[in-house]
Amino acid sequence: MDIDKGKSLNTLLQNISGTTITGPSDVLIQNLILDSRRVSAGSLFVALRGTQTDGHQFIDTAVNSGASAILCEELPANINPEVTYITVKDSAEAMGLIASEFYGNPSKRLTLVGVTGTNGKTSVATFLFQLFRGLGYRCGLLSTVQNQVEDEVIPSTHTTPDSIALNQLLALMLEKGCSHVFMEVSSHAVAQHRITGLQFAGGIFTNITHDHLDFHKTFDNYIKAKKGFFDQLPKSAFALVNVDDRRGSVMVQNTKAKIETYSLQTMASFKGKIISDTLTGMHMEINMHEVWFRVIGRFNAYNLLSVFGAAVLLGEDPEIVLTVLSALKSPPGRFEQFHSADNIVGIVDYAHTPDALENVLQTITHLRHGNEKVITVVGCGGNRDAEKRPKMAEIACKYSNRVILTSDNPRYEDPTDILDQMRKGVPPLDYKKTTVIEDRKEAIFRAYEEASPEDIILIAGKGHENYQEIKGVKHHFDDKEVLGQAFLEYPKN
Ligand SMILES: CC(=O)N[C@H]1[C@@H](OP(=O)(O)OP(=O)(O)OC[C@H]2O[C@@H](n3ccc(=O)[nH]c3=O)[C@H](O)[C@@H]2O)O[C@H](CO)[C@@H](O)[C@@H]1O[C@H](C)C(=O)N[C@@H](C)C(=O)N[C@H](CCC(=O)O)C(=O)O
Ligand SMILES: Nc1ncnc2c1ncn2[C@@H]1O[C@H](COP(=O)(O)OP(=O)(O)OP(=O)(O)O)[C@@H](O)[C@H]1O
Ligand SMILES: N[C@H](CCC[C@H](N)C(=O)O)C(=O)O
Ligand SMILES: [Mg+2]
Repeated sequence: MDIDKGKSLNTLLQNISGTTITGPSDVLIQNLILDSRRVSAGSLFVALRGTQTDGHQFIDTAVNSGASAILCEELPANINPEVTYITVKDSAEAMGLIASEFYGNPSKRLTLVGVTGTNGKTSVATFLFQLFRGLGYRCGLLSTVQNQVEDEVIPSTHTTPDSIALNQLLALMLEKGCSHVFMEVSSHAVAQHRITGLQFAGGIFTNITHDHLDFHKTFDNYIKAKKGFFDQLPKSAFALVNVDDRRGSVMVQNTKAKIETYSLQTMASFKGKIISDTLTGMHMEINMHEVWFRVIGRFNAYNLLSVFGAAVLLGEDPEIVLTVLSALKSPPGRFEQFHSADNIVGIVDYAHTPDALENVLQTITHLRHGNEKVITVVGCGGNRDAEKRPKMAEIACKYSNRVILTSDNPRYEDPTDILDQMRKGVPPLDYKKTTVIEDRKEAIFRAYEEASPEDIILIAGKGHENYQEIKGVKHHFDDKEVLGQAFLEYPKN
């Protein structure tokens, strides 16, 4: 791959049908750019129709900044004869194909596995990454928490990067000798063609429940977006689905890939059973093998089962896979446990959907063995699906002795509006046990003040995040750090 000298436009367009070219076609492209503010001499600027604005409005700005070519759906009013305009039906789709080509089609030379589903993507992708490194492979990871090339951490801005950043990262992973890459595939990424042009060795479906209706509008569209990932898998790939989720079979209805299943409830290619689950570990039976895991919770039993299945489908030895898996720890902010000196348990978890919150609280309920109280601190993000707000408050009340509703990332919304919407979900009988404390730090401190030895505090929604996003500014905030401060500043003897 020799991107430094650029790539010819004709090469980049070779797999794209239905293009109309206006202007010279023997152009050398130096870089692919989505944002007119980042265009430089030799750029191919891609005009995308976004949710806030239309990239077509910035074509002239891109040309003035030196763009050699423009990929668009509609020609602008002013045509510069020195610039090449490529018109296509869908810029995002074409961009996916062009980005793969520009970076030398890295996905074709890697074993690339994608994970989709409402919850569990980061967990499954991270477990796969840790497992395959444990098996001796050089690996890459693309996830919400961080991107990683072996030990090198590259901060991530999205769950799934845009197709240009994505192919650039894959090319880097290949250059650094990686053979396997595990990535999350968000529904936004499928709908916006961020993964178009990638060649996957396998796809995993975890589950689908309520989320992101702000973007997809209907649950049907959300299902279709996730299904789109499996529709585009090649025949050589596997499609591994959780058949305990009732949408599991829909996902693979039209896939060309080899369908494989996993389940805790019914017959499946990979069948698991939980024998015991405690705060210190989980004992399972998987395809007739007994195994102890350090990670706990029924939702993680699903995650581990899918990871086991994917590894076996990639040709790994089942017993060796289970040995490595049994030593793995949860990814950051996923059911992470902390113990205070006075024996209070704090759990920091990224549950930010009704389903995730319910799973985590059910796991906690199941792990309780006496009269300990469960105190839940939870909020909902701004500028995201509002329908989940009352539902999450209701679920928190259902499984907790005490609920403190607080702020998450308000973004551009007023946190008190978000909290009012959450409060609507609190059943009247639970008013007494529910308090609203907008300041998240104060809320966490209050939870600790009220806790007695053995009690469990769940802090949900932000997991690994080390910021709180307020009006476009990310202020440092870390649930784990604040919990640690509370543990130290108010020791109970
Ligand atoms: C809703 C959504 O997916 N938004 C993404 C989208 O932005 P957008 O549609 O709002 O873009 P826009 O602001 O309308 O601009 C349209 C186009 O004009 C261009 N532009 C704009 C201004 C200008 O001066 N010049 C210019 O060229 C922009 O670069 C863009 O290409 O395209 C941008 C560029 O790729 C993304 O950064 C942006 O992600 C935003 C930041 C975001 O928050 N996305 C979230 C919702 C997201 O994608 N989440 C999923 C995870 C969900 C999950 O948990 O499952 C993810 O994969 O991360
Ligand atoms: N398989 C699962 N089923 C249901 N809930 C899960 C599962 N795995 C994890 N969870 C819960 O969902 C939360 C988020 O998990 P994870 O980060 O793995 O999901 P994700 O799909 O990557 O989320 P995002 O959409 O934000 O990227 C966890 O903190 C846990 O509460
Ligand atoms: N990937 C999810 C993360 C939500 C995390 C939560 N803390 C919030 O800010 O809503 C999203 O962007 O919708
Ligand atoms: Mg994730």
